[in-house]
Amino acid sequence: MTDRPGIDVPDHRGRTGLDRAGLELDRNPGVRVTDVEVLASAWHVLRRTTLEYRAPSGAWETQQRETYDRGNGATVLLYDPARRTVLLTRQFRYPVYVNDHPDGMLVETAAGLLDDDHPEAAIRREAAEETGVEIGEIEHLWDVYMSPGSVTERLHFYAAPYDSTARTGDSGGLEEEGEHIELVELDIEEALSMVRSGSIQDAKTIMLLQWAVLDGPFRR
Ligand SMILES: Nc1nc2c(ncn2[C@@H]2O[C@H](COP(=O)(O)OP(=O)(O)O[C@H]3O[C@H](CO)[C@@H](O)[C@H](O)[C@@H]3O)[C@@H](O)[C@H]2O)c(=O)[nH]1
Ligand SMILES: [Mg+2]
Repeated sequence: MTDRPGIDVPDHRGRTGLDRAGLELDRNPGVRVTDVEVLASAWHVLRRTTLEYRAPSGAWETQQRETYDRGNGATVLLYDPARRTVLLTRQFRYPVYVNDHPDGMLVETAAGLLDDDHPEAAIRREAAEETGVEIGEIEHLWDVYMSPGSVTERLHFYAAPYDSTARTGDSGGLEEEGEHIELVELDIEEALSMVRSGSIQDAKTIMLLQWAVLDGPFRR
């Protein structure tokens, strides 16, 4: 048998056993995972899983589901309560460009993948890398699934005040990873009007801006 990277031998990220994820699941007595195939393992992992699902009638049916596993992520709304501003990022996102966005330049809250860190540690790191802000006090909001039909990712949401006078520059990101991030500081009302007009089209960002006026620092 040939050595298959990510399955029998480490892939470029040191991963093995990618074809076993899910076989151990026993929390739901109405679900039995019977087979896992790795369809692609490159930057992230695409799997096809075969499972038996007990339908409401009691009959067991076979289903196949593809999942895209990119690990989990975290995001933070940075807000300045005194100036009533939020600090967002703007960067090129190819997946949205290929799906009808005019230029792929998306306005988003700072966010990143956990890379094995605790979510709060990860978002402190990402906020510093992407915006130059060193977060002090931080509030945890929720941990939610953003695309539950196909993407496994759970996104951890936070909010934190920032001091707009202490910012270090107008751009961020890791150049070596091809990340080029512009900073966009907006009045909260302007940010909300950009949601209404469709200039902000990122789900996590919309959720956090609406939280800020419903339940957060700019509660009305
Ligand atoms: N070579 C290569 N690099 C990639 C690939 N995909 C992503 N990258 C690089 O890896 C970086 C990952 O940056 P992070 O800041 O850790 O993640 P993110 O892309 O900002 O993701 C965050 O936002 C997403 C969109 O809202 C979230 O889905 C995700 O959970 C996370 O919060 C990207 O900016 C990009 O440079 C790929 O397929 N190939
Ligand atoms: Mg990011």
